[in-house]
Amino acid sequence: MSDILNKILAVKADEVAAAKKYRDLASLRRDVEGDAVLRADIRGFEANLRKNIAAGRAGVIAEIKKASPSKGVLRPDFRPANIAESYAEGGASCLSVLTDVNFFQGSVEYLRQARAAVALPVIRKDFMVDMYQVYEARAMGADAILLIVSALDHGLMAELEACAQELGMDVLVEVHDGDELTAALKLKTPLVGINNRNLRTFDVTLETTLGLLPRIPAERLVVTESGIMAPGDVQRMREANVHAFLVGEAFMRAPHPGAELRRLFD
Ligand SMILES: O=C(O)c1ccccc1NCC(=O)[C@H](O)[C@H](O)COP(=O)(O)O
Repeated sequence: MSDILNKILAVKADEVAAAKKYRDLASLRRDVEGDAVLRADIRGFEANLRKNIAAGRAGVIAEIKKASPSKGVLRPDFRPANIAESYAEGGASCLSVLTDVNFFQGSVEYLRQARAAVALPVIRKDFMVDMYQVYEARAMGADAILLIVSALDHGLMAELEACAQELGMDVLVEVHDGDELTAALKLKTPLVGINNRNLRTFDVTLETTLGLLPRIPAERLVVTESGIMAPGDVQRMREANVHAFLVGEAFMRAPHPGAELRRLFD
């Protein structure tokens, strides 16, 4: 596991411990499970990806992130609701919103603002290490969560998946190598993200997706993540039969993120 991932995970454990002091799991769980409005307000994350792909388009998960550990600040003038609207106009299937504060300058409020601005499903992009965060995700309106295989042992990962699915959320499980893929395929979720970024070195290569692809059963939906920067990258993936994408930096650096989405994917 990379130093940065270790640091992030240590901070996450502290954050969860602090949040539980303010409100314990039982109370959060009661609020989430007892909220009829929240229960009804869930948008199909996987369904939207599949709908666009079935129509012959790419399924684009458009990311809203101000900064990242590898690239620093990507978008100083950061307005999540405006970005979400631009993405919706540009043809995104789903949104990914960073809620991590310390490493990505994200926020729970950014997820709420982005989701309120559009009708698209939203994934909470954070580092999940505890059941508490899954309930938090639903409480803030998230329609899906990310599980990073390199950050979790299998037992906990399966528990987090089950909890998310019981709450009606979809799960995107993220891998970077063959061992992680073996673990990911033991989960129920059909959404398998292949991160082209090595979180140890921050090197990015699309070969990561192309190399793992033959091992993924047809019923799973592969999402290629990170390093999609140009129309040629999209074309290369689509020629390899990869039709779902998670893209952040290329959009965040563009003056009009939705226009950049169209430029890459149309
Ligand atoms: O991007 C980082 O620096 C990073 C560091 C540590 C853990 C995760 C990290 N990135 C998260 C992501 O995977 C990307 O935000 C996502 O795949 C989009 O990638 P990109 O299109 O290259 O911004």
